[in-house]
Amino acid sequence: MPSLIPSSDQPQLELRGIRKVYASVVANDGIDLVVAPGEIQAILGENGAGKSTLMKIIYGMTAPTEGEIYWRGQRVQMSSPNQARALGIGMVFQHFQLFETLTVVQNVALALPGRPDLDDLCQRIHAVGQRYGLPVDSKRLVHTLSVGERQRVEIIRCLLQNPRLLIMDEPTSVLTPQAVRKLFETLRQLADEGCSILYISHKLDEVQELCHSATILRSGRITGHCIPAQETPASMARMMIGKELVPCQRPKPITSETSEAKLQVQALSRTASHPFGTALKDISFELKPGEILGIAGVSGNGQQELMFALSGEDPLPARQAQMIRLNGQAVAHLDSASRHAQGLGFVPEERLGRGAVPAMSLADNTLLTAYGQGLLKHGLILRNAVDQFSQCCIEGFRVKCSGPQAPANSLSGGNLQKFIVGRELMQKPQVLIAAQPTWGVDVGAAAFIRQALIDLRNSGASLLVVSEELDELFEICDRIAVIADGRLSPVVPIEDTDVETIGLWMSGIWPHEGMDHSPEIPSISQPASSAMGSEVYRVA
Ligand SMILES: Nc1ncnc2c1ncn2[C@@H]1O[C@H](COP(=O)(O)OP(=O)(O)OP(=O)(O)O)[C@@H](O)[C@H]1O
Repeated sequence: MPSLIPSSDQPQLELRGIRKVYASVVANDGIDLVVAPGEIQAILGENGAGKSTLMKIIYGMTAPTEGEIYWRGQRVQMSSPNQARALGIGMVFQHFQLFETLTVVQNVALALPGRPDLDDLCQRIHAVGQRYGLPVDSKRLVHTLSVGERQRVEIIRCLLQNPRLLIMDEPTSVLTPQAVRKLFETLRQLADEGCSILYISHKLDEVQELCHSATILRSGRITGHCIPAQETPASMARMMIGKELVPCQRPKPITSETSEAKLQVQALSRTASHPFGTALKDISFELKPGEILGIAGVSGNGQQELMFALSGEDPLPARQAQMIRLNGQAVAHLDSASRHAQGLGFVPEERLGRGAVPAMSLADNTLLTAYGQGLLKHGLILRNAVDQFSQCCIEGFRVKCSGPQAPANSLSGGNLQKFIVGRELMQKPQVLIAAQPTWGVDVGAAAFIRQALIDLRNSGASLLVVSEELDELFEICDRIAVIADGRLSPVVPIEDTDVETIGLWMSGIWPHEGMDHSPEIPSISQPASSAMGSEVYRVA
């Protein structure tokens, strides 16, 4: 249980009457908030409740329409992130703020005052990474990093600024359980040293474990406060969404051994496309109709490469076309549009940039993948049909936004995720590949998306779900496998395994073919790839 909030007369931060109005939305309305030194305070709320907007106001990225900010007793106009950083405020963003064409060390240098010596900075990055269990290679270009690795860079960049207030907007959404544990140790240590932490998360068990206090937002207003240690995740969820959560209903598998696989992957191998990528090694599995196969693993172990190979973003040479078969047809050499035309849907892990074009409206983003749903005629766009499709998606998936013309980047993270998942599900793909489908989505909406995935499976479709959330995989999948260092473990029925076993497999240790699934092995060889806070080994 988190220790008591250290008492102090003077708050570290105080907000009075903060209001933020966008063209069509009141994102924050009359927010009063007090954060004590050393306090870890959670900010809870549904997608679109106004959490990120409030944090951006504190960090000087967004100007409030009304209201006052006091920093250690002094009124301040927070006019830019530079000013916030100079005061000692650091922020880890939900949507990473990194320059993809620069290296890790260059990105970190940009956030520090003056012109730090890059060699010296590499050493400091290494030291912080070692100390807090966040290993990262400073010389790598950011675009070659997985989402989990980018998140490490964000966290390290903040820690190097020695913050007095740390704002963390869903910092653990793509971290492994071990990395989360390490991070929490770090955060508790920082709090003990007097650093205050504002912590946004939809993972209520983590909030309960870490936070001294919690403030609940609904529709831009504060609707309550609680002490998470005195609550349960279910009671906090109720406070957030105003009703009870309904658990997912997953009927027994409807697939049979004799049904023909919809997706077959046979001995898929691929060299890494860049020096820091992961090569795919002899991956084989198949997806039957009416089943969900989950792939667990530590981010950066080949998930991205596998997704690119399966979706068609990174097609293989024609002579290897047979490595991936969709409905019996060899497709490994085809691009994503051709695979899409054959019934493949794809929800990528990066919602901004890959899942949606940020500056385009939701309607135009609909067209990117749903053009085959009667939205075009003789090559011309049927605008009414596009708007209707988008509106159905907005209503069906409870996306909070001003309508089909809202730019994708004006939606809160969770709402955009619901839109992207909804757009793909509405097309009723025969095979759906989804990476981190509930990343950043609130508990109510996550349950809704999981049920929608199960419903698609019940209709006879085949789903491949790649997620770092083991609980999620165990809730929705029929079978599960692990990817580590570009290799795939045996695929096992979900009822024949458990979280501990899969957790162990995630470190690259699993039984050989023909053995039972109890991993008594291991004779461990060299480290296979860096994982969060622990080495990954593979079986010799
Ligand atoms: N730049 C913007 N332009 C217009 N509306 C915006 C903009 N940024 C945020 N909003 C709107 O303000 C509201 C609050 O969004 P915010 O991102 O603060 O929510 P959130 O609680 O952080 O949600 P999530 O949990 O999904 O990240 C939403 O309705 C969102 O669509």
